[in-house]
Amino acid sequence: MTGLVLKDIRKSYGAVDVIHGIDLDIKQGEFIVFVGPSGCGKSTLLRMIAGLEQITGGDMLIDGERVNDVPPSKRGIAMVFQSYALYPHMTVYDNMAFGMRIAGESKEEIDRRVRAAADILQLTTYLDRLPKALSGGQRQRVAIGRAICRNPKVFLFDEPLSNLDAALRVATRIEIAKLNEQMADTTMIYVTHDQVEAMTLADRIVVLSAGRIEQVGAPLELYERPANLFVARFIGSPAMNVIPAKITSAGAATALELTGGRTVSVDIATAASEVGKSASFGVRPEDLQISTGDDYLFAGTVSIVEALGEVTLLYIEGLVPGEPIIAKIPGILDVKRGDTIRFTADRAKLHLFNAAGQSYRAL
Ligand SMILES: Nc1ncnc2c1ncn2[C@@H]1O[C@H](COP(=O)(O)OP(=O)(O)OP(=O)(O)O)[C@@H](O)[C@H]1O
Repeated sequence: MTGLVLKDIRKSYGAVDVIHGIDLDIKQGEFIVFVGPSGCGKSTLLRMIAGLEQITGGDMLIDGERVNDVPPSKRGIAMVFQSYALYPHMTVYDNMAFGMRIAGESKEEIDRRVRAAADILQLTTYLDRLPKALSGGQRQRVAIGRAICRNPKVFLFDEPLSNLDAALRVATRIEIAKLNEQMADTTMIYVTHDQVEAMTLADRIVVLSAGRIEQVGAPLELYERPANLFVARFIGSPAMNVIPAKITSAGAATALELTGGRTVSVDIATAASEVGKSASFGVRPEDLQISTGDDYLFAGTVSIVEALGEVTLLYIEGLVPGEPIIAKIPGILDVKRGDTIRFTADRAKLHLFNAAGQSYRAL
C-alpha cells in the first residue's frame, strides 16, 4: 500500500513558523486537493512531501517508511509545476524520455513508457515536435507525461493549470480527471486556488489556513457541512452570506434574532446554555429564494443587479454593515435597483456557528 502519512509535520523558516503541525492520512489511490488562501502553506507542504523542502518537525511516511531524510529522487514521487519547464531543443518524445535515459532504462522500456503516456494524454501525434510548436495546454500535458514516465507512487501537482487560459484549463482539468481514473492506484496530491478544480477532482479536500488544517472532507461534505465559518466562507462562490445573530431559544431547533430584528428558526440543535449568546447565521447565495409570503428569512433593498443570463445575482445592502448579502437566483428576473425583496430558504440548508466560529452541527 502506497499510503502517505503526515504526523505533526512542522516547518519553520528561521524563527518564523509557517506549518504548525499537520496530521493527515492519505490512502493509496486517493486524489487529495490542498486549498487555502495565499500564504497558508499549501506549496510548502507539497514541497515537503516531494523532498524539496526540509521538514522541521514531525514524521512523513510513504508506504510505512519514514522519508524525512530520503532525497526527492528516491521517494517514488513525480511533481508537475505551474511552469512546465520543458527542454526547448528536445522533441516531445525526448523530453518525456530524458529522465529514464538518465536512469539508464533500456531503449525498449523507454519507448514503451513514452508511448503509453502519450496515448493516455493524446500526445502521440506530437511526439516529434519541439515544445515551441505546441499550445500551452499541450506543453503542460507533456510535463504531465514526463511525470507519468517516472512511474511514480505519488503524483504531486502544484497549480498545474494556472498558466493556461480558461478554455484550456477546462480541457486539461478533464485530462487530469481521466488520468486519475487510468492510474487508479497512484496517489495524487494537487494544490490549487481554483474552486472548480478542487470540487471536481478531489476525493477529499484539505482546507488550510495559516499553516493549520481547518477541515478535511469530501467536496460536497465541506460544501454542505462546513465545520466552521472559515471553511463555510472559503468553499463556494459567491461566498456564504453570514449575518450576526443572537440565540433566543434552544432545543432540537434553534430560534435566532438576526441583526435587523427578524426572528428565524433553524433545524440545528443547540443546548439551553447557548440561549442569549451571539452566533452567526449562514445561508449560501444559491440557497436563497425570493418569497412573496410572510414566512421569510429577511428582507432587503437591492443595490446591484448582475444579470448573467443563466443566473441573476442580487446584492442587498443594509443588513450587515459594509457587507452585502448576495442572492443567486436562477434565470432572468424582473428586479431593479431599489426594489425591496423578501428572501426565504430551505430550512435544511441553513447554517449556524457559535461565537468562536464553530458550526453547531459539528459540536
Ligand atoms: N524561503 C522562505 N523563507 C521565509 N518564508 C517563506 C519562505 N517560503 C515561504 N515562506 C512563507 O511561508 C508561508 C507559506 O508559503 P506557501 O508558498 O507555502 O503558501 P501558499 O499557500 O502556497 O501560497 P500561494 O497560494 O500564494 O502560492 C508564507 O507566509 C510565505 O511567506
